Amino acid sequence: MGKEKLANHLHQLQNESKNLFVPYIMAGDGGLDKLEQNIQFLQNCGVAAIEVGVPFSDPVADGPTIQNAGKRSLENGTTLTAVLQKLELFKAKRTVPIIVMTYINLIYKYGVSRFAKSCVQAGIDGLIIPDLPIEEEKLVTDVLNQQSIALIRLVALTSSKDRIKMLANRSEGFLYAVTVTGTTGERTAYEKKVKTYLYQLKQQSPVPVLAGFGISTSEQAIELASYCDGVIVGSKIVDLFHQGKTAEIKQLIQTSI
Ligand SMILES: O=P(O)(O)OC[C@@H](O)[C@@H](O)c1c[nH]c2ccccc12
Repeated sequence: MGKEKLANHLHQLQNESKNLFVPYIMAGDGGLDKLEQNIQFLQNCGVAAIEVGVPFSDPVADGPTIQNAGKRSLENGTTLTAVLQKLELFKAKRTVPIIVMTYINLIYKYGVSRFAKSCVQAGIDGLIIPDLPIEEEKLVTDVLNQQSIALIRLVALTSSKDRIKMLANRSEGFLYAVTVTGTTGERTAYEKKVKTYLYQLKQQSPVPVLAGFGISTSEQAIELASYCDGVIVGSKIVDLFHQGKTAEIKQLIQTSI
């Protein structure tokens, strides 16, 4: 199977002619015991994969909603070790791929090869490391290449043509197309160039292209997914879970796919 597992899973879902929907949740927000329950709930809503965030003290890419969720989670005592152990405990019950989002500092402190092994044990399919630039990624790729974990690359609206080409060709699992300039969080409008940007990425990428950042309604999700393969929704989902509004989460997902 190897690293192709995640991309293959997503391609297969697309054969059933669906927009791919990937929610982001913050591990440990509301207590780490909620993680299994929330993942199971999202699975039942028909998501393509789930992005699980590990809280970090200096989350440079995160906007206020996710920063606050991270703070709550850290106050609950959540650590990378605890998240990995928890994910391992219920891996047999999962039906959708898990992607872990964590900053490089935490991986480095944990130990890169130890981390890769723990990810395999925990049944993690992919990783997003937002502060690891392509120039530095050898730090983890030498080790990850020996494991069946996909390293998802992010492209930005401001990335040069050459950089986009390189990232699209290297990305594993899917290509994360950041659709705003700035941090995570809900937005009401998109820059005009987003459409052509997504369309061009789609032409270049051998793996599915998912748009993320600023998406909070099914209208936005459907519109953006029409230029690529699907969307990632973070802040809105984090907010709704925090407020206990799970019926709204279900509705958002089911009207977006
Ligand atoms: O919250 P938003 O605007 O819906 O964006 C998704 C995002 O939250 C999630 O993918 C994410 C959370 N933290 C990140 C850091 C970098 C890249 C991506 C992320």
